[in-house]
Amino acid sequence: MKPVKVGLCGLGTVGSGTFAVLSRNQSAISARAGVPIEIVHVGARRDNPACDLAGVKVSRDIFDVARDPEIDIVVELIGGTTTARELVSTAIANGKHVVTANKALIAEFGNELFAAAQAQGVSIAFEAAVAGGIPIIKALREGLAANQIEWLAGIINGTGNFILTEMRDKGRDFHDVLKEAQALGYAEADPTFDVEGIDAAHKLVILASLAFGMPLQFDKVFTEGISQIAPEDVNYAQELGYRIKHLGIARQTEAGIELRVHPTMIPAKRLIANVDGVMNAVLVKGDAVGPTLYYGAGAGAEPTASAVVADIVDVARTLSVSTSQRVAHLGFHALANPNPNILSMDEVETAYYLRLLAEDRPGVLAKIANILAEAHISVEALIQKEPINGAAEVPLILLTSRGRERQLMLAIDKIEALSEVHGGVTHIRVESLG
Ligand SMILES: NC(=O)C1=CN([C@@H]2O[C@H](COP(=O)(O)OP(=O)(O)OC[C@H]3O[C@@H](n4cnc5c(N)ncnc54)[C@H](O)[C@@H]3O)[C@@H](O)[C@H]2O)C=CC1
Ligand SMILES: N[C@@H](CC=O)C(=O)O
Ligand code: NA
Repeated sequence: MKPVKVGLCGLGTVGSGTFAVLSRNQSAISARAGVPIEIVHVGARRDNPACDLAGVKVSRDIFDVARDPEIDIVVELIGGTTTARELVSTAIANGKHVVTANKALIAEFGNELFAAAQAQGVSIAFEAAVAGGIPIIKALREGLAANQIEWLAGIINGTGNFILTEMRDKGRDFHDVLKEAQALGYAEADPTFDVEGIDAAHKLVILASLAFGMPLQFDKVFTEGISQIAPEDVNYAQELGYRIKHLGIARQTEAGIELRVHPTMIPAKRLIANVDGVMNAVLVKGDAVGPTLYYGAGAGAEPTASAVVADIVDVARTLSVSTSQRVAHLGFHALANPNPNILSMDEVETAYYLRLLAEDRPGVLAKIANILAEAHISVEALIQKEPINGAAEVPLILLTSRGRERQLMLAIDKIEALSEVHGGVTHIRVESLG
């Protein structure tokens, strides 16, 4: 049987992992695909000693791979959005199917690339782009096809979850743990993408488009990272029976669609609150199936390669199938929601954890509660700590009811303006995920 010929561009963490997995498990993988799968051409700036390229054509110019008439599938694992966009466009123009792990590329340029692929009758597969080895794209696009997806919430950045876990469990320094995540191959080329939530926003946009049948809209995601999380908030969250996780949340509401990435306090008893280290998890609520949870390694060479190779198998199986018979890129052959109303963060409703320093005098708490009540937000739980080092003020920790973000921000301004309140008010959004 004529083998399916793969051209692999990029021999870094994921590229070398893909080469290793395909070589090691070649016969089982080909048996699953129903056709032999061979890497016949590699595009890489330099050789990688971990990959034995004997018998494989090697080009220093990756565009040679995209134009190679022998190749059926181009696998883009170089990262970034400039050269990668050109490479994928060139591959499509040359009639190649594409497999990529590049969430930045899909989130920012997916709409145009999918249209180009559709016009050429080829597919772009991107399972590795979200939550590494977890088959979440397949689950949303195929496994949950019967459902209206109501919401999804995920820990979708392995580096960030690894950092938060090491800091909480071992009291390690943020920058030390980030260095370790880089050494382990988890982090993006620019690790601020991991730490400031950009990578999670890329992934959330992809998940939301698959869930709600809408075009990719990266510029509409509200994004906050993990760099501002204070160790005392991690401890107070624990005291209150919660954990702080960096979540991507997409929710369909009557008012519109929420798309937000930020640190979130969630009840410690939830399974997702106990997802630690580089592991990712995505909780998806469908109207028919109810809540479902997907768990696995979110980053790293072989877990990510697992998803890349699964895509190669999927594409290899459907090489001769027409576009209309393949699973659509975003799961819908005609988008269910072509012009969605994406809510601004001001319009989002959630509960809050607030921490502030206030003078320990009668009436102060009442003033704070009144300001919140004017914003239609009530205090559900309160902890008053002992003064720190004999200071005149005490830390106050409040858990509030759900309220509109805009109202909460106005209330925080008023609380900060009280003479009895010293410094700023820290706020963390709280979700029950029930
Ligand atoms: N590392 C991980 O755990 C995961 C990474 N990804 C994505 O996979 C992609 C690759 O990531 P990594 O393997 O971690 O990056 P990496 O930096 O380890 O590998 C990228 C490789 O591409 C090569 N490259 C870049 N531009 C090139 C060019 N113009 N010509 C030839 N070679 C070029 C680099 O020299 C490097 O060897 C990125 O899009 C990343 O976001 C996705 C999921 C997990
Ligand atoms: N840098 C990313 C890699 C996988 O997508 C992460 O840490 O999750
Ligand atoms: Na995945």
